[in-house]
Amino acid sequence: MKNNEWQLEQDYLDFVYGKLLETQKQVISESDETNENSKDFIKRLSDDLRFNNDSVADNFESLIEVEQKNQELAQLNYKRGWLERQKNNIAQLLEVPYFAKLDVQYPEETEVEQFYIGVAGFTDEEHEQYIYDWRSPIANLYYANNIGTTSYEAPMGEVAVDLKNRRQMKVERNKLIDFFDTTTAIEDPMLLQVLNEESSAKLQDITSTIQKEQNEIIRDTKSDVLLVEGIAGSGKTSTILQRIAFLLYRFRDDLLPEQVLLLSPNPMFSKYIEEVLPSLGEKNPRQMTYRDLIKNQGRTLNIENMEEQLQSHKRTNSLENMKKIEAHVAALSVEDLVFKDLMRENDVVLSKRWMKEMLMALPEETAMYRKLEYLREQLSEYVQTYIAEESRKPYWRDEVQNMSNEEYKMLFPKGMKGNEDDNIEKIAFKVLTKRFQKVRGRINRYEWLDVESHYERATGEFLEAPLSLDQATEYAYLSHLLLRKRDERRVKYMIIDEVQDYSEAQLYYLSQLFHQANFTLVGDGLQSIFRQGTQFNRIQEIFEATGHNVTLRELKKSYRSSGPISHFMKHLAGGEASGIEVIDRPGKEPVQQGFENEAAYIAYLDEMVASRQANYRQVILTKDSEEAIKLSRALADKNESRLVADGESMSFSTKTLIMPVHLAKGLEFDRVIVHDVSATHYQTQRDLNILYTASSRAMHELYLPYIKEPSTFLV
Ligand SMILES: Nc1ncnc2c1ncn2[C@@H]1O[C@H](COP(=O)(O)OP(=O)(O)OP(=O)(O)O)[C@@H](O)[C@H]1O
Repeated sequence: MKNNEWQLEQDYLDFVYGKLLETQKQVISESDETNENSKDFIKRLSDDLRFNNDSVADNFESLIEVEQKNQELAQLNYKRGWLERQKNNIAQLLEVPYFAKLDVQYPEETEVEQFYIGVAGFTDEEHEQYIYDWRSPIANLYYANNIGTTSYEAPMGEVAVDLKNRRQMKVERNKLIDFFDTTTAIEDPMLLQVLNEESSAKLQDITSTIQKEQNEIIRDTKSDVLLVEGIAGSGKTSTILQRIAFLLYRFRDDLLPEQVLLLSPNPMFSKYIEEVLPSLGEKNPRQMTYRDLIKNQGRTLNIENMEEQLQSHKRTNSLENMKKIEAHVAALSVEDLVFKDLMRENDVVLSKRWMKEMLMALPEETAMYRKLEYLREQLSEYVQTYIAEESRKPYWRDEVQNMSNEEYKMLFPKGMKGNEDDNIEKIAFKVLTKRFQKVRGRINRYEWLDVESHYERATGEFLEAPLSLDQATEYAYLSHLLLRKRDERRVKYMIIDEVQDYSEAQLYYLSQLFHQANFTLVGDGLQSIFRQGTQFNRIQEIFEATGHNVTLRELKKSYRSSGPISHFMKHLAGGEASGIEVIDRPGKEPVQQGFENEAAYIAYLDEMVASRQANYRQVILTKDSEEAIKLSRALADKNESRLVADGESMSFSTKTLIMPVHLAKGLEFDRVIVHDVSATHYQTQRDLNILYTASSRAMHELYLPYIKEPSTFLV
């Protein structure tokens, strides 16, 4: 039976593969032709578009012509973009044409229809569809994994069907490697195959083996806020990346990658995930760390770094300061505003008093941020007028004549038309504009408003550098309420990984700043290693209080770690009560080994470093950077290991990495060694979270060596 089926599948694969090759040829030739046409078009453009200055009527005609040319160019560009996309899709499909097949019986039809699912869709010239995109409505049947009577949501509504068979397929180019039929909804042989592979330096897409619970998160288009609590390795990061690809496909007409903002835990992480979306034919979204976001918001603030944050006991009382800031801004009148004189070197350009008087003239009910915006415009205008008037004054004749050649050249590198006398005003204008450049910068950055003083008045606290991340957040919030400077309405989807590490103030700030955006928040309470973190029920409350509807989801299986490592993680998480489900993949038991003293322990680590197999990714994880630096110095062979003590210095080296756990967040390795899991070193709840986070980076092997007594978390 399988033989016959095998032949049928292989025949179909040959057929589709042939179609792909044929279409590839056509697309390439069409694309070459379009590129040539574009080049010609642009060449001709400059000749065609010489403005005719003879009469108004001619001018008008020229404008119409420009408009026509613009449209033609836009069409050409659109076509080029489309063909480029086609080319990429086909190239991808030629590697793996599809990975699944669905046999679907529609109610009123006699024949069973077959749908092949791949990383992209494929239709030939005659509009015959051979492969369906994994994000298309029908593909949901594959992921939802309900055999028999079921349904899927199509643009015209719910479609009831009978899913006769769901076939997972392993295909490489035009070769059928294997296939598995699922008649019950539980087995997943493809998944087990994939999970036994070795780790790679970059996260891979999971398109062909997305699990049901993950699929529900990926395809959710109903919730304002999707809050996902998932254990380590349960695919949270993979899921949000697949979700981004899904959203870009589903809303392709009005969602651009730059309207999606992904907040990532550390600078390293961006590199780790950078290949997933391109492998799905999508562009990466905007990506930054929370720290970068805050830095972009206000003036250049000196904020504590990640290491300082880890050690920091500076914390503000939940949302108290944020509320005080809101109350302060709400009650603010023009009299209360604190300004600074606008200075140029030691001269006052415009005084605080002038500023206040300008605002007094405005109707009281005008919103404060509008008043301040108005004032900024007035300041700019004042400076502009001053420069214009000043450059007409007679004293410039002498000044210009006394100018050296060098000064003159700096101002007008290409020289000037006409004689110097006629140009005095122009020269003066340029000199003054240059002199006032910094002042104009200060005006635009609102440096004349004393936000620091307002912060102190609002909260009763002083700003001392480096600011804690929370204080910087409060400051940024105050600036936002006063100035509404940055227009964040562009962001339609806000995706946050490791959400448990954000403080209440930070989450509140994000919920306010991106109020119009849809949020996807994923994290793991057990991996909370910053004191400032927030518990999941509070995260929910914070978003609900700001009027968002929150949908909760859980992911309870680790796809990263082998069975024995997952059992150990479950033990750390509190056993059965944690609800963790272990996929019992065979693997090596975690190794717990004690050493009498430090020297013996270091000798052991040296041995581990020396015995690393080629291509086996290995890491030693410490609690913080200081420990990592110390340990790296203590190891004998400096060539075989590599210290990573801050986010910038990290690169994907093949050596054994030594790094603090906060920088390993989100990453995974074949073999993990947790540094000194002894009783004195691992004792508090936070230590437990660190141990859990570190251990859960391991895919295949986990080592837990300790000096003298083991931590009670081990036994
Ligand atoms: N459905 C799946 N099919 C195949 N592999 C999967 C699947 N889901 C997750 N994985 C794999 O499991 C590993 C962990 O995934 P990921 O990093 O997304 O998890 P995470 O929940 O973000 O982990 P952590 O919280 O520990 O950083 C990755 O190697 C990923 O490819």
